[in-house]
Amino acid sequence: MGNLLTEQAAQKRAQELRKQLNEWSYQYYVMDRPTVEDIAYDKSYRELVKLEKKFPKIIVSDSPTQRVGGRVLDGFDKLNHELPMLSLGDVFSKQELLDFDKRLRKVVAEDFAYNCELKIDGLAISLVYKNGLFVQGSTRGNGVIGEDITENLKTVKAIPLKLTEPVSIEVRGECYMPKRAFAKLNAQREAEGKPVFANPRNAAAGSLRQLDTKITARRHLSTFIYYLMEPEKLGIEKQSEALQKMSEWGFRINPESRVTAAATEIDAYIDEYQAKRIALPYDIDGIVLKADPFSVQQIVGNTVKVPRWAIAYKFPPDEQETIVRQIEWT
Ligand SMILES: NC(=O)c1c(N)nc(OC2CCCC2)nc1O[C@@H]1CCC[C@@H]1O
Repeated sequence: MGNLLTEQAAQKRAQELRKQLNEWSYQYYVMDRPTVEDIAYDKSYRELVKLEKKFPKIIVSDSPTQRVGGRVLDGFDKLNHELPMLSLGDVFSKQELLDFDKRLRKVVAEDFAYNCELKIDGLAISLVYKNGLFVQGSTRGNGVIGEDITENLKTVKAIPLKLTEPVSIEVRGECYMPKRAFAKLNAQREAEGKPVFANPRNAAAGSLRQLDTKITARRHLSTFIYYLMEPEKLGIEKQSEALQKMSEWGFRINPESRVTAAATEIDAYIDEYQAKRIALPYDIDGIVLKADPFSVQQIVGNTVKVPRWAIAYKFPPDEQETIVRQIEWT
């Protein structure tokens, strides 16, 4: 096409390429469903890079070319979380879990179900969107003050740069390094005589705190989003509905969540995932129980640090799992 190409034609072609590339990327990184050969992806990607290089004015914030990183930051700005990023109370036995359930039901007259979720062992992050575009990402920090790591989070392919609807929202979730990526990274660092990471959580934290965003982009980080801020403003009434809605907007949501009515179902959920834990492609350190209706969450509210409507049940440390990690994932 050479320089006969007008900027307008380039813009149109770039939009087609971005739509196709973002769809392929969504299937691969959010839905874990590879639909295209790398060669086809790379061919379209290279064409887009050439067009944007020739006509820089056509670049938009949700172009896949904006995910490769490239800046070396000299530090991370601090930022105040408008609403504090809460932590979770922990229990270590099923009996304590039953006590939590009894206590909560004593305060809450109405009957309610729990939303059970796996407790992903990564780094808590916050993502802010304005009119559907990703504008800011940060770490939890101490819950009130976090670090602005927007540039690094843009390189995480599971984080959408543009949502399917032009909503202005904040969501929170866990950024983590899959076990396979962790094993490969440590093998590579060992070969280079560099210190290895103790576990995927530390590897994810180290990768997100990289000042060179190109390094972050190579670390194969992913996310599970589990928290929608102020859902009542959107007429969403339950945690399970919020997860569904965030999935429709394009976020990567953990598929193992389950609404359970009775305590016995919670037992079954715990046993099921304690058994499945080793085979999951990501680290979990327990399960999280949340009152599903937001009306119930409103009744009991939060302490300064943790919600009164949720609890984390931590699995007993499983030394057998560490041995398996060495074998299975190298
Ligand atoms: N790690 C998790 O998978 C997880 C989860 N699935 N759900 C929550 O809900 C909390 C967040 C604020 C109120 C309830 N928290 C999680 O992790 C927390 C975040 C900060 C400390 C824990 O890691």
